[in-house]
Parts: sequence; structure tokens; C-alpha cells
Amino acid sequence: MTALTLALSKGRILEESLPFLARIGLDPAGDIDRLLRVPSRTPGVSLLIIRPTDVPTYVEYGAADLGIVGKDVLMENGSAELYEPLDLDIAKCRLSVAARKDALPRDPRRRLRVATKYPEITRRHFADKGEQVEIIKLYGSMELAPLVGLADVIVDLVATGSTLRANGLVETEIICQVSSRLVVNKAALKTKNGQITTLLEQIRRASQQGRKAA
Ligand SMILES: Nc1ncnc2c1ncn2[C@@H]1O[C@H](COP(=O)(O)OP(=O)(O)OP(=O)(O)O)[C@@H](O)[C@H]1O
Ligand SMILES: O=P(O)(O)OC[C@H]1O[C@H](OP(=O)(O)OP(=O)(O)O)[C@H](O)[C@@H]1O
Repeated sequence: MTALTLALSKGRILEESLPFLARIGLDPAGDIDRLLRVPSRTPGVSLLIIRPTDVPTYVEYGAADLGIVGKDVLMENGSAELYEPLDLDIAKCRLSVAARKDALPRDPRRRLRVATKYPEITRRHFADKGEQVEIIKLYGSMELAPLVGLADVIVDLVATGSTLRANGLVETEIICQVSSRLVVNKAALKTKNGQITTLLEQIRRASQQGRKAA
């Protein structure tokens, strides 16, 4: 049997993936707090525990055959080399534009300044509306930027809205809904077709069972 490698997004997505992975024996058989590569409980299937933003790269280059990653990350830096057959319906949130609740009117001659971890999605979103904006790339805590005058608005993930509320921000536009997806390397899908198709079907069923039980 050929070995298969599944890349998992560390953090929130990993936590939400573990219950359905456990139902089909794909949960880690090792210490995921220390190891970056662990065997799963299924012989021949190993797991990579990596940062969400790195998952598309590992799968695109074939270092992993499959991966689990947020749609936000795929939209920002996904590639045509990835096949995206399954919406796992976990880690659900939305990508939104948000501004200070008490924002003053802006001089229309000045470009809107947008702070975000998602420069590509942000550029496309405003370009589609015919608006050229100045994008400030940040790596976290976007909510701070409008409070200290670094940006007029932010583009960030919103789930319950409590982080926005706590920082006196309001959602002004929803760009898209986000959930986690299973992605597959296109070449691996051809060379390991039988195994990958079987695994895909198992993951599909296990994630659906989880939804029904919830
Ligand atoms: N509040 C949220 N509710 C539900 N899903 C979320 C939420 N925030 C993020 N996500 C989803 O989980 C993914 C990973 O988020 P998480 O916060 O665990 O990692 P991160 O800190 O953003 O990753 P990195 O270390 O690469 O910056 C996001 O890409 C998104 O798809
Ligand atoms: O609408 P809410 O339910 O408040 O969720 C939204 C928050 O969740 C994410 O951050 P996370 O908690 O992952 O922290 P991070 O900034 O370290 O990514 C996101 O960047 C928001 O800050």
C-alpha cells in the first residue's frame, strides 16, 4: 500500500477536525504538541501538523497528498494545482470589512486605508467595486489598527462579533462566508486515486455524521 500524508491546520481547525478524524481512525497516534509529523492510527497514513497558511504550499508541492485548511487561506494563496472536493463545514466564520463605530467622515480625496492579513482578497474586493485602496499588511490583532489611526477599516474574520464589539468596531460589509475545506494534490489524485477516493469518502461521511450529531 502506498503511504498517504494529510496536512492539518494547527489551532482552531485541528481542534474542530479531531472529532471526525477520530471516527475514522485518522487521529494522531503521537504527541501533537511536540511532533510536526505524526502517524495516524491508520497504518500508512501520516499527519503533518503545520500552520494554516502553510497547508496549501505543502499540498501544492506534493509534500502532503491532502490537507485541511480554511477557505480564507485558500482564497488568499491557494493555487490551481489544488483540487477542493469537500466543504467540511467546520471553523465557520466570515470575512468582513469593519470600521470604528465612531468613525469620522473621511476626506474623499484620500484613499481608504485598509489593514488586513488578507491583502489579495482585500485588493480584489475593493477593485471589484472600482475602488483603489491602500492596503496595510498585518499578521494579527487587526482590530487595533483603526483604534490607533493606522487604518480607516480592517478586513478580518468575524464569527460571534465579540472581538469587534469589544474594540468598538462595527461590521460594514461581508465579503464572504468561510469554512474549512479538504484539498487534494491533483497529481496525487491520479497516482493514488483508489486510496485517496476511499479516504475522501470516509472523511465525507465522518464529517456529515458530526454535523447531524451537533
Ligand atoms: N473566530 C473564528 N471562528 C471560526 N473560525 C475561525 C475563527 N478565526 C479563524 N477561523 C478559521 O480558522 C483558521 C485558523 O485560525 P487560527 O486562529 O487557529 O490560526 P491563525 O492564528 O489565524 O493562524 P496563523 O498562525 O497562520 O496566523 C482561519 O484561517 C479560519 O479559517
Ligand atoms: O467574532 P469573534 O468570535 O470574536 O472571532 C473573531 C476573531 O477570531 C479571530 O482571531 P483569533 O481568536 O483566532 O485570534 P488571532 O488574532 O490570534 O488569530 C479573528 O482574527 C478575530 O479576531
